[in-house]
Amino acid sequence: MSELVFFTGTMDCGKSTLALQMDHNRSARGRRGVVFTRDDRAGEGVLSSRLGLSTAAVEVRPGIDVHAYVKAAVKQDPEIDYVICDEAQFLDPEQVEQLALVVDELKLDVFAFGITTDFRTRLFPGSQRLIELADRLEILQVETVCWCGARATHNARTVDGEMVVEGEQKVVGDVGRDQAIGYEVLCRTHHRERRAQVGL
Ligand SMILES: Nc1ncnc2c1ncn2[C@@H]1O[C@H](COP(=O)(O)OP(=O)(O)O)[C@@H](O)[C@H]1O
Ligand SMILES: Cc1cn([C@H]2C[C@H](O)[C@@H](COP(=O)(O)O)O2)c(=O)[nH]c1=O
Repeated sequence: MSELVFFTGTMDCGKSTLALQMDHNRSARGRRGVVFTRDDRAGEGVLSSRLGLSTAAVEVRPGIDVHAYVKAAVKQDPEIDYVICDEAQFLDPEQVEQLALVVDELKLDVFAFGITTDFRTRLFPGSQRLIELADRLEILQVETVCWCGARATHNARTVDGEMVVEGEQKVVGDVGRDQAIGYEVLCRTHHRERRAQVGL
């Protein structure tokens, strides 16, 4: 039975690494898949992990019909039997619905990877639709850790080193403070208290 699975966790918990591993393990056994991403830090058309691995991917630009794309790909190559989509929080809700249609109509497994909430603790529209539609949610096993030692559950944004709670929902970036806009994972308490590490 094919399914839509949403693998989620904070930033930096290993989602892209797992996506690359799942693609590798399947393709090593001769299975074929379509790999999608949207606005990876490493640039367009690439799925990258902080461990240094990366693979070519189809960039899901706004408005692209991912179901139509996969249907055409399967027509060309009927051996395709899975779809991977990284940075799925950035998908349009309609594109998530199209991924569900890939499962239901084309009978392929779809593995989506992404964060659920933004720096304000609000759901990304794409993640909301995934939570609504996925057959299964998988929280990644590798825990990220707040500066206090507790499990990190939330993503914070820093601007010039200071934690902020207002701004555009989407700003592509990395964890760390050596950039104008950076991110840090925190436990809920320290996110609520707006105590990123720099504020100690
Ligand atoms: N130098 C390192 N040594 C060991 N593990 C590392 C190192 N750098 C990064 N990692 C691992 O990579 C993870 C981030 O992987 P990545 O797939 O890029 O995360 P995500 O896609 O969830 O943001 C970190 O949580 C950590 O486990
Ligand atoms: C919290 C938050 C994150 N983002 C961006 C920053 C990164 O480009 C991605 C997350 O990538 P990762 O592989 O999970 O580290 O999302 C954003 O645009 N807005 C936010 O609030």
